[in-house]
Amino acid sequence: MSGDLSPIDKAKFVAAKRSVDYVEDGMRVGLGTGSTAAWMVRCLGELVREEGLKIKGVPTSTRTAELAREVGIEVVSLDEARWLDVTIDGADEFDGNLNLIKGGGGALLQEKIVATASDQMIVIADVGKEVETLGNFPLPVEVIPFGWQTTKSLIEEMLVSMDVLGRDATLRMNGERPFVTDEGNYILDLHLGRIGNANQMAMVLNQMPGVVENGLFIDICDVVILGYGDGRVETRDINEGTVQEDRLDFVESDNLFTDLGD
Ligand SMILES: O=C(CO)[C@H](O)[C@H](O)COP(=O)(O)O
Repeated sequence: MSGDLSPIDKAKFVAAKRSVDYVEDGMRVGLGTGSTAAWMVRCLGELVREEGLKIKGVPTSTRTAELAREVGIEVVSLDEARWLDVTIDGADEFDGNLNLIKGGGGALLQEKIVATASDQMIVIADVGKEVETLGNFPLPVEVIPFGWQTTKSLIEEMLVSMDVLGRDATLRMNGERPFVTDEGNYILDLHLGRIGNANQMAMVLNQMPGVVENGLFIDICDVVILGYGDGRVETRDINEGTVQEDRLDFVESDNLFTDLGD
C-alpha cells in the first residue's frame, strides 16, 4: 500500500504519525483541517480503536468532524471542551519563527480560534511548506458576504498604502459560485508575493470592517513536525529551541509505517 503513496503524501503521513505521540489519555485535542490533518485524524482514530486511547476531539471544520466520527474519535464542541491540551493542524506556509499562513482549505477562522484556545499548537507539514518569508502562498482572508466587493477594494487600497509587492485580492470560488466557509462567509485570497511585516499585516487586516479573520498565525504555533518523502521526520520546538530528527520506515503491513525510533 505504501507504494501507492506519492512522496508528498508519505511526507504528510510521517509528520502526522509522529504528531500523535503528543496526545495522551484524557486529553482534549483540537483537530485541524486539510490533507495532512486528515492523516493525523486517521492515526488518532487507530489509537482510539486499537489501543483504547480516550480523547475528546474538537474539529475545526465539518469535514474534519465527519472524518473524526468515522474513525471513532469522540467529537465535542469547543464550548463543551472550553480549553484544549493540544491542537494539531496543517499549514500552507511556515517560516523560521514558526509563523504560519493557513486557510488554504478555507477553515482558518475555526482553526485560529481552536489553536488559540490550546496549551500547545503543533503544525504538521511536508517539507515544501517551509519558506524564508511568508507570502508566496496567497493569504486567505475571511470576509462577511455583505458588501464584500467594498471590503475587497478597501483591502486593495490598504495594500497600496502599505507598499506591498502584490496587491490583488481574488474571491475564492467553488465552481461558478463563491466558496462559502462553515460560518457562511467568503474568502478573499491576497496575492502578496512577500509579507515583510506579518504581524502588522495581520493587525491591519483585522481592523477593517467586513473582515472576520485572516490566515496569518503569529506566535501561535509551538512545534512544527516536518515530514520528508523518505520517512525522515524533523521536530522543531520554538519554546525549547530544539530540533530533533528521527525516521519512520515504510513497510508493507497493515500499519503502513513502522516507528524505527532513533
Ligand atoms: O489551513 C488549512 C485549511 O484551512 C490547511 O491546514 C492547509 O491548507 C494545509 O493543507 P494540506 O495539509 O492539505 O496541505
